[in-house]
Amino acid sequence: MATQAAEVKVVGDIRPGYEEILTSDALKFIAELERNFGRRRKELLQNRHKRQQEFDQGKKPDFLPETRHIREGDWTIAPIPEDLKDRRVEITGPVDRKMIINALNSGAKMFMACFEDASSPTWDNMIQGQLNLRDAVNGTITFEDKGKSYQLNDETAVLIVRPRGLHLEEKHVLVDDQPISGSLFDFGLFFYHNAKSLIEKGTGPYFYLPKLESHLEARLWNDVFTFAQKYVGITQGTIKATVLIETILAAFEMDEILYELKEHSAGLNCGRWDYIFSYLKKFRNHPDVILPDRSQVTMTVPFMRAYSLLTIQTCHKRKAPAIGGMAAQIPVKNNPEANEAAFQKVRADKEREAKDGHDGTWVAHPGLVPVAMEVFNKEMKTPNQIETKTLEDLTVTGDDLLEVPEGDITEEGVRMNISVGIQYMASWLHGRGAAPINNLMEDAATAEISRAQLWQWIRHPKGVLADGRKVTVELYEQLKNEEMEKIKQQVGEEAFEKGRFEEAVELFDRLILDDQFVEFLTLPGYEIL
Ligand SMILES: CC(=O)SCCNC(=O)CCNC(=O)[C@H](O)C(C)(C)COP(=O)(O)OP(=O)(O)OC[C@H]1O[C@@H](n2cnc3c(N)ncnc32)[C@H](O)[C@@H]1OP(=O)(O)O
Ligand SMILES: O=CC(=O)O
Ligand SMILES: [Mg+2]
Repeated sequence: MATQAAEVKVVGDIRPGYEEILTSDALKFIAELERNFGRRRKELLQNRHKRQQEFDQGKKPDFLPETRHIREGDWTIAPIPEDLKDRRVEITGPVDRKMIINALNSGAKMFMACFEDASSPTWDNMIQGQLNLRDAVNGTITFEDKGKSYQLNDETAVLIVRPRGLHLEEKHVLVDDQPISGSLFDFGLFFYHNAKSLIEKGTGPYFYLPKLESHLEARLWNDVFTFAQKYVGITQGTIKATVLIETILAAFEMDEILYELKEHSAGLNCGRWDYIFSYLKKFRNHPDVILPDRSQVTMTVPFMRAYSLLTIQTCHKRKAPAIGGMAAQIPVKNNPEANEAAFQKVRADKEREAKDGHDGTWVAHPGLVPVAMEVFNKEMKTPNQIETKTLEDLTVTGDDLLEVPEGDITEEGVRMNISVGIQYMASWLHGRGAAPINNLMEDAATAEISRAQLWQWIRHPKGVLADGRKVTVELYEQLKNEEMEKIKQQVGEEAFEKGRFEEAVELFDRLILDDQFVEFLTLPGYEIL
């Protein structure tokens, strides 16, 4: 059904309740956002493209000479609100109704509700997500499932919302006949419906900003915030945003990103999975850059360690929180030994983060909140470590950020990337953007690594297995057929047929076999979602 509002056309189905989100006033606001900022978003995407062309010709990123004065200047971000001072454990998850309640009740300090990596952006997921969040903010959210009733506890986590990245569009809403930006759509609707209620409740409109590649993109977001606050009549600086440093290019512009957002900043976060993906993507045509098996690219390899320490140092110099990232392990059901091993991995990851100086961390599952909480309570006796872990003696150079890690590519690693990547794509096409696969949390960012590695290993002269075999299209095809057969056996013929696996394979093949590297798997995915 097509709905015509004053300045914007909704071409997605309007199910009962959707009209409460897609009100004419809210649509007018998001149309204003698109009209004011849509063109700049597209220009910034063009900039990404131009920079990629330079990297394809062998260039490497460096700290920007034109912003040296910002890096060397003496400034800090605006004071952070009381309820963002202690962020020791943040749970993340999709905007699913039950999970929102579970996450808010989980005992974590913060809940990042995700329209990005953890969500498959079907129209229904996006609008239901907005309805769910509105009900969560109002404290009225409830849910019934299998005889179990869900409602909010008296004490809940502070809500932070992650809108979609700048590259994504929402094709079900057209402004001047063009799809609206997914970022502006998610941000705009959440902000419009909830900013004032959040402020009345003593918190605020808080956001995570994903996949930024430059401080100019942070400037765009800052201008969006300034515009939005003026539009609804709330004090400038009420919005607070934490930027994910999850692209290799953003790592070279951390000071500048904080500076651009300084009235609205709530610090930075190490989005490790997209960061690895970005490293692969940006240098995909560099013959000296290659990554070993995904499982070997941990937070302790030099380039990842350099990046997380630099994030802490940069943030603390600017009095900003530096939040850690996501260990992929989740609880293992019916296997206490494997479960303990998973918990131990998460514990070690959180210990390293807390000891290094992060002010908080992410967990993917309520079962891991106590693990991370225990570690941070032990290692961090103050609400954050901004004043205590300044890492003044640390020096991280551009070369440190770019250092190619050592390690092996194995047949097991190739198989894992194929199997997990295709299973994830099938899940995503089914509308589930985060999935437990082989006892690990998989989402859009982890799947991006899997497909980017396969693309790279096939084309890179050093894409050679530890046993000497070159990774080729033929090897990919052979292992893919074997892995698909295994999945068919596991899930059964019928579930396989219904599971959109064939479309997932088709999509995955396109990502691997096309010489033109696809920028984000969600772009061709969205065409068939
Ligand atoms: C790279 C990045 O961007 S990381 C951030 C983005 N990714 C994410 O946020 C992923 C977050 N995690 C998840 O989505 C989930 O944990 C999954 C999909 C990996 C596994 O979910 P499930 O299969 O439901 O796990 P499981 O069966 O163990 O869940 C047990 C209970 O915990 C709940 N649960 C699990 N994970 C979460 C979560 N992250 N938030 C809230 N509740 C959760 C389930 O809803 C379930 O509740 P119930 O007992 O009331 O039915
Ligand atoms: O968004 C987080 C990441 O690791 O990617
Ligand atoms: Mg990410």
